Amino acid sequence: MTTSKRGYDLLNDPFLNKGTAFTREERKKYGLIGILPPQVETIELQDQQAFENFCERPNKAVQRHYLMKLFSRNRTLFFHLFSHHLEKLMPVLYAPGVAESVKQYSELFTTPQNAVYLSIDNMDDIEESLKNGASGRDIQLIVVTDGESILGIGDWGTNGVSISTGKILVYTAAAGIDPAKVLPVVLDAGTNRQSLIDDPLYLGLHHERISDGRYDAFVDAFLQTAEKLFPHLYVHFEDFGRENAARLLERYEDRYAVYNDDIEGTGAVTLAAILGGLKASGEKLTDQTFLCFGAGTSGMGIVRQVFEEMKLQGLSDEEARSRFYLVDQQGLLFEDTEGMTPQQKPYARKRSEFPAGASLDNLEDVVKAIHPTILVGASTAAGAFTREIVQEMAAHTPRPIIFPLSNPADLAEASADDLLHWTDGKALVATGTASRKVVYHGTIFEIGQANNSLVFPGMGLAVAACRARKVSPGMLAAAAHALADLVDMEKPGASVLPPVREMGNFTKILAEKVVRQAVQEGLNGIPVEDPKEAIEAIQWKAEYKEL
Ligand SMILES: NC(=O)c1ccc[n+]([C@@H]2O[C@H](COP(=O)([O-])OP(=O)(O)OC[C@H]3O[C@@H](n4cnc5c(N)ncnc54)[C@H](O)[C@@H]3O)[C@@H](O)[C@H]2O)c1
Ligand SMILES: O=C(O)C[C@H](O)C(=O)O
Ligand SMILES: [Mn+2]
Repeated sequence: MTTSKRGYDLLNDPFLNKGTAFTREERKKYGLIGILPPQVETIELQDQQAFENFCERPNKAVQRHYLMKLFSRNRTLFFHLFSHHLEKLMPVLYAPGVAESVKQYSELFTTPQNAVYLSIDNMDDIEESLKNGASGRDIQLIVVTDGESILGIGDWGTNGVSISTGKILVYTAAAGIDPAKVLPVVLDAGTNRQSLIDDPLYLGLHHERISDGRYDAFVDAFLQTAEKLFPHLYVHFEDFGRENAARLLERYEDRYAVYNDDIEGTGAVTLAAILGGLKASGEKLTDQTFLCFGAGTSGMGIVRQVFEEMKLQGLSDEEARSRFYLVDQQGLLFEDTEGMTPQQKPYARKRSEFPAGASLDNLEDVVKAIHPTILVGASTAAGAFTREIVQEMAAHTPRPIIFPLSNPADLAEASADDLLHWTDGKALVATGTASRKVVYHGTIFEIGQANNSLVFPGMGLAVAACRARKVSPGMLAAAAHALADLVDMEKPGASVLPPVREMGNFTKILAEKVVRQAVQEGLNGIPVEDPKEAIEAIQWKAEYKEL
């Protein structure tokens, strides 16, 4: 590899910069003599120095700032560091640290970190903006948000771009997606957070969210332009609002290679965690009674995935549907409940199933009435899984599966610690945000992180390796089974999911199974002889290339 860049131009190019690792020969050849300290370092030594610096920073916000400065300066070293310290850096660069970054984005803004900002007020700029962002690179992955429903913290407009940049970093660190082939994007259609509109420092559009036909035209113009410019594109949608997420996925899923992480990634990782839990209890999926608390974008993504799996395991449509109960703001959803989403309606219950007059407008009454064996929370209602509710559930099932998935941690429906203490260590628990181990009566409980980050990097790797034309239900099921197959529930206190620290390994295993499934369904855009080789062939490594 050679470059025409020299001196500071080379040091300022994060894709080419090696800092103190430029060799003596390279320094001579590229005008770097005298503008770097004399010692030539290895990337391992640079990594050690950077990691020590990172550890010395006092809190997540400052740590993130330090890491993102490194990202802007030297991408190879940044990803070397991130991929070697995934478990420590994920909470800083990804959730929950990303939530703070979103809230303070405009106040702390220093550099755009290679993101592309599209505005509903200037739709004519879309093509030019994407070209400028790509600056000649062959973009194969876009993570896009419109900032309306960031984790559980709501509408943050353009500030939401940090979720796009955060997720895209994980693709490279956990799956080896080439950082030169990715582009984080934010679609600014306004914001309904008045405090942002009123804040002179807010960097997005200072008006309310536009939700008429212009919104759809905006998303459409973005996707069509991106698809035209980048022929091998895979588009990951993140944190769109409840009115749009599923609707947009349905609109585009047969036309383009698109993926909605909140719906599909969360569905797959939660199914995996349930399958892991059932390994411990020895029960069958088809015997379970599933209560979804917070039946929005991700809640319904989970329901869809588990429903499909029950059918694969032999239940009819009707039998499978009868296993699900949805509780949202209105309480248990009945056929005559007002304000249901199109995704909720098929799972609404009949009033005649319950004694006359039963209101069932709160979670506790519903748990008493239906005796769920699986309780999943994606509601943003902090603390909603109370001791009474959890103990009522545990009174009717030996190993209750309870997943409080709302992020960040302060919005979780319960803590892992409380769930295990309230159920005498019986609950099979996974949480959306990373949890500490729980020690109860001498057993150490490892808590799985049911976060879509266990799925999206491997799914992206699989799509890239076989140029998949779409993400099919079969590919999502393959991803879920790949994760579930990796857990060993023999040991008391074992986690229902593989640990984040092993992501680099299991992502490849997951990708391999997904590629096999894609090939079986004829969805591969290029011939694949050996899935493992196809995956290894496209993985980028955080190593310096000789210049
Ligand atoms: N662990 C993961 O991988 C993961 C993935 C996606 C979303 N999430 C989390 O799930 C939560 C929801 O995200 P979403 O994208 O589905 O949002 P959403 O707005 O689409 O859905 C939330 C649903 O909860 C309902 N709700 C709100 N308050 C409630 C209450 N008090 N009682 C009952 N229902 C209530 C809403 O009406 C809505 O239907 C967020 O905290 C998010 O961080 C976690
Ligand atoms: O971002 C995460 O941590 C998971 C998920 O996509 C969410 O919206 O909470
Ligand atoms: Mn999300």
